[in-house]
Amino acid sequence: MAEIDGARAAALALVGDVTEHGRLMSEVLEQRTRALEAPDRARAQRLAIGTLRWMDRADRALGPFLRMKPWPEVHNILRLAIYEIHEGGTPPHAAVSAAVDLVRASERGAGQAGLVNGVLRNVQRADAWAALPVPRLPKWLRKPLLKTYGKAAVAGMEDAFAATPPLDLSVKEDAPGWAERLGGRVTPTGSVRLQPGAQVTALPGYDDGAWWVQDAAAALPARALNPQPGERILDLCAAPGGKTLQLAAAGADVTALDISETRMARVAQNLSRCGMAAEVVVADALSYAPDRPFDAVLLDAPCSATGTIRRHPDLPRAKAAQDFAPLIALQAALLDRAVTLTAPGGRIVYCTCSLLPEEGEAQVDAALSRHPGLTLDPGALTLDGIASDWIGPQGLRLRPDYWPEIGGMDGFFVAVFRVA
Ligand SMILES: C[S@@+](CC[C@H](N)C(=O)[O-])C[C@H]1O[C@@H](n2cnc3c(N)ncnc32)[C@H](O)[C@@H]1O
Repeated sequence: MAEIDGARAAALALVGDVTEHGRLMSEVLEQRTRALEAPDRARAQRLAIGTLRWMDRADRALGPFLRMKPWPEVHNILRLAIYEIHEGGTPPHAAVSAAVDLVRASERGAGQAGLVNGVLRNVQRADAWAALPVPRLPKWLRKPLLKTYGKAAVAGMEDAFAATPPLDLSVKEDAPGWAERLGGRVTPTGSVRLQPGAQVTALPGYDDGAWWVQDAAAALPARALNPQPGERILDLCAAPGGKTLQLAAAGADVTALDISETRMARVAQNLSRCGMAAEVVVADALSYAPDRPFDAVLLDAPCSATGTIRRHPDLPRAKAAQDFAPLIALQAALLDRAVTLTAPGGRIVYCTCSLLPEEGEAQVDAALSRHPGLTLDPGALTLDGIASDWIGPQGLRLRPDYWPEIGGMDGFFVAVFRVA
């Protein structure tokens, strides 16, 4: 029997973890790729992400040649091979032969090598890939997005989700200088944007902590907070720390809090690499009780992360709408907590990397009705590079279909409150 390619086998296992067991890749990546050398680890991740990103189109390509649904593992072997052939740059004969090896080695598909070989050859002969639609989101997410944003916006989002996103950096200072040094460009909102594929830790400025990786949209909540030198600011859900770094870089006196000790270790590492300081607290925000309130609180609440599907195409395949009800309740409780932790006259920035209005606009409406002392500060959202029609009655709505000509942005929602 042919020797199985470790990276492909790991990619297949990762795809199965997502499609069969509802696991996010971030939860299983380390375990599935531990035994591989670094280049194979990266290849396994690339193959799994590509397969998940293109899965909907692969299923459309397979449809006419499958009389019944294959075993899940066999199905994923077919999807992986189709991705490799059409989008992954693998020569078709190599992808087909790797798929046959995988199926022969699999527990349940051993008798199905002929089927896999035949179906893949039929898909190639049909030559229909380029004419198939851009991968569609699963119904559980597509439906509410259509209702909220309409057909054209969702089509734009799906275009964005099909592309590998650029690499955005937030720099301590001199964005144009860093853009030139790194061969990138400055986005309209002031982030440095590089082509996808750069090895982050090998780039100039990484070791010196001159910048950190942060999507251009994710950089906007801390800008809307407008941190001032010496202000006491609480970053209430801080890990891995992109926004903490922005607040500290502005000279604020930052307390960074998160419930996760492991994720908080990354905040400490990021602060130390960038030569910045913050008080780091591992605690549940809901029971955190400091001696005095803060001038401002940034609440980047845990959420569905549906705005980040460009980077995490596993998410819509692993999750379903009902998974988010506890998070939506937690967001409201965290917002209530933020109100009690903010001094009179202070401000709260509430944000989520979600496209679902339940985690954005609706949370704002509900918070305003629960807290008569809260008001919105829409003026704080008029930042450089922000189009006025991105700002709605409740806050700033950022969408992956914005900036299509320069590589898009993550989906985010940002609101700025004032506390009476
Ligand atoms: C969206 S992430 C924060 C991202 C971060 N602000 C950044 O820019 O890098 C949400 C964070 O909330 C944390 N979290 C969830 N529940 C929490 C709670 N009850 N108290 C404090 N942190 C919590 C999670 O551990 C997670 O790190």
